[in-house]
Amino acid sequence: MWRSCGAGARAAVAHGLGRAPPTALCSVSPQDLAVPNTGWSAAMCEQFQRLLRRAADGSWRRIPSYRRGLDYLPEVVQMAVGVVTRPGPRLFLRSVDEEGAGFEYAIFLHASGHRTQCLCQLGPYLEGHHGFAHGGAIATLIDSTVGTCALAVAKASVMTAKLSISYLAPVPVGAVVVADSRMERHEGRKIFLSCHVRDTKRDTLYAEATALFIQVEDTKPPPAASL
Ligand SMILES: CCCCC/C=C\C/C=C\C/C=C\C/C=C\CCCC(=O)SCCNC(=O)CCNC(=O)[C@H](O)C(C)(C)COP(=O)(O)OP(=O)(O)OC[C@H]1O[C@@H](n2cnc3c(N)ncnc32)[C@H](O)[C@@H]1OP(=O)(O)O
Repeated sequence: MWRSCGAGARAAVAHGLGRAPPTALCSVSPQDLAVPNTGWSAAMCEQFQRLLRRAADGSWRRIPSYRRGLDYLPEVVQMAVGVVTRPGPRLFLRSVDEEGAGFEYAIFLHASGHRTQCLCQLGPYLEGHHGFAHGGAIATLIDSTVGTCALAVAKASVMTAKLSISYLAPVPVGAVVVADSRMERHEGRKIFLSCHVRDTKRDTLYAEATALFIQVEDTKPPPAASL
């Protein structure tokens, strides 16, 4: 079903945008997963290349993406919590190992630090109704896109306090969508954001959302969370 991307995309990432995280974060460099793999469709690869080209002038930046939370956004997270010695939490969106089966995505951060765009391909394990993505998967995509934006705004840990989504059109499984999020207001610890999920041609608005994130102290795992 999926066509793999050419070597060009990998090379573009390897030479510049796919920055390795600071070595202080872990003993073995985690693998950056926000790059093309064999599960990416031709449409996903094409849009990724387009966003990389747009990022070339510095107005946007691709955010490296790993399987564990604290390996993420190394600059931003390290600013917030200092050098990290323990492994971060597993990230829900990266929990499916099979390439192309779950969420395939790359998030781009605008130079303002107040806007994120997530290019995402929703794989067959995310099916709800026959042939369409589960609403919870769309919510996860939105939460992560606005959450990353809130994290960049706060430069500290944040938690979703409120997420309101209007589902306007079903998203076909395998579709490539763009979730576009921006900060609307920042009041003390409260960060208000909006998000729109569209197809890559911007013909269809699949969902729109508003969210409230609250800046918190670095979250500690509860005692039972040792699995
Ligand atoms: C997002 C990044 C997470 C960080 C991870 C780090 C590294 C990983 C990096 C990157 C990963 C990439 C992307 C992120 C991916 C996914 C994001 C997932 C995020 C989540 O999946 S997260 C889980 C779901 N989330 C919860 O599990 C929250 C449960 N909840 C609580 O833990 C508390 O409830 C909390 C902390 C929210 C607030 O508690 P609190 O004690 O700190 O603050 P307090 O209650 O005093 O409220 C202060 C002011 O906010 C107002 N306020 C509060 N809640 C409100 C509401 N619901 N509606 C309207 N206003 C509200 C109050 O009215 C007051 O307003 P005012 O100051 O004006 O009076």
